[in-house]
Amino acid sequence: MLSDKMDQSTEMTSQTDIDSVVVRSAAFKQTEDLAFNDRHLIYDIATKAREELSGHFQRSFAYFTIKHRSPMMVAEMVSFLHDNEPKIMEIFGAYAHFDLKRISWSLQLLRDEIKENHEFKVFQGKAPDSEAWNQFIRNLDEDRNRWFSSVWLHAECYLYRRIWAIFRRSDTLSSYDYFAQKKIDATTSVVQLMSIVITGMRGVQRSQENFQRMLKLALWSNRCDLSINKEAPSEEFLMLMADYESDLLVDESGDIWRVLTEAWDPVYVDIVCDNAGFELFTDLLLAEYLIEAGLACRVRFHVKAIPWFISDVTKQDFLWMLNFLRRHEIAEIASFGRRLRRFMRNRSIILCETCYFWTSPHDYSQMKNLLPCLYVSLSEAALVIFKGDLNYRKLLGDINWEYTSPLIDCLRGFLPTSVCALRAIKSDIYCGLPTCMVEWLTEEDRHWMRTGKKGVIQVAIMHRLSGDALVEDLQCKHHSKE
Ligand SMILES: O=P(O)(O)OC[C@H]1O[C@](O)(CO)[C@@H](O)[C@@H]1O
Repeated sequence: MLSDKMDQSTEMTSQTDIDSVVVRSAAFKQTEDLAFNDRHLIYDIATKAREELSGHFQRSFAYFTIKHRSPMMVAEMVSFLHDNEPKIMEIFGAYAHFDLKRISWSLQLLRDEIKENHEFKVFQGKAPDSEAWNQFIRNLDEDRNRWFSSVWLHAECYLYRRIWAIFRRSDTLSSYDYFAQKKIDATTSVVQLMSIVITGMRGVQRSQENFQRMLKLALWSNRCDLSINKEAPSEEFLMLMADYESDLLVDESGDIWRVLTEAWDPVYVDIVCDNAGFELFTDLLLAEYLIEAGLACRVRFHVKAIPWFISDVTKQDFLWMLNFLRRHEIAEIASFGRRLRRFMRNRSIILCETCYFWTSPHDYSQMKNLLPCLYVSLSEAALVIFKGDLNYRKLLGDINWEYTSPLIDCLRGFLPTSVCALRAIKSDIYCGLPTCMVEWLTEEDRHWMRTGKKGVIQVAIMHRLSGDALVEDLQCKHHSKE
């Protein structure tokens, strides 16, 4: 009995000891964090109005990402490489073992650089985009060239470019897409859903209602990326779309229908892709619909030049998806794949040449100056559809606009043609929302903007006459430079 009591009291004492150690170490961590924030000018405030998002504002998703999400993503990569080493060596040979060791070590150093808020370094080596990146880094102001003090967009793009540089330097793994397996798994896990969606959407006639439905499918598929929402979409996706209506904060799909039906022939639509997997599948479905319904005679896809934000589509992913669909054992999927191949062959669908602008740190308002040929090429389309959260941030220049500001103002001159955004909201940056909406949503859920649950379909319309003049003007400028 006595010994029982003694055991209990020892247990209680040791539990109290543990609690007090936990409290002390939490307090120590907090003091350390405060000192770090002090040293690196990180302020305990929300992002200021009309300023660029940055880790420098502690009460922002940018800070949370740089402090937690990005280092965690790098750490997850290291364990992925470790777990998959035998498989990687099988494909790339035994020497890959040494490359993997060096790569993991470099990734850990990169993680430390983020955590310690180091300065951005220029890139060594001669990749096609190195010079442009280095020029960009050298031109950054001193208070804008570190992880927490830079514009968030710059820091996040720089992170993925650094990861690519680490692999590129290796002998055996320079062309290895370290995110490919995740993208493939994400695709194969939704095969049943793909087949349901193809059957559900097959042969839908040209009508405004069907077009808007297709657009919404392409929007909600943006909920599925591998950085925020790792879960596969439900097989009831098509049915659930009716419930998603209340999550659609702005729906300008009717205006987009008018842009296309009033456009002059030949009508091109460009899609600036976001994620591979289910999202790419729905983008291809939208392309098929646009062509078959006679709303466009050509759909051009823009993809990333390097592995990007985990699940973004590269050329390799795009081609992989086409083969995967065409060779699939489920008849509906295979015949969709064959239709896509026909469209690729007769150039109704085009995969645009790899362009490093999409993986540069620049926002889209800079395209006209930095890459006028891309701007001019987009202007040939009646509509450019930008998919996803990151594209949205690049459209808005990662600026914390007043959330009621019209999209067209936030584009700051980027209007090669009518610009449409299909975005599931995954970060704290918005425009074109009704008054009071952000306050209401925040009252309900403080972090609603990080979940990808809410979405917008927005468009900034370019009225063609002035647009043609602009394109001519740009073409003249471009030629006179040559
Ligand atoms: O795939 P999307 O829609 O661009 O969204 C993913 C991205 O959204 C963000 O969480 C916020 O913009 C990025 O950090 C993230 O990688």
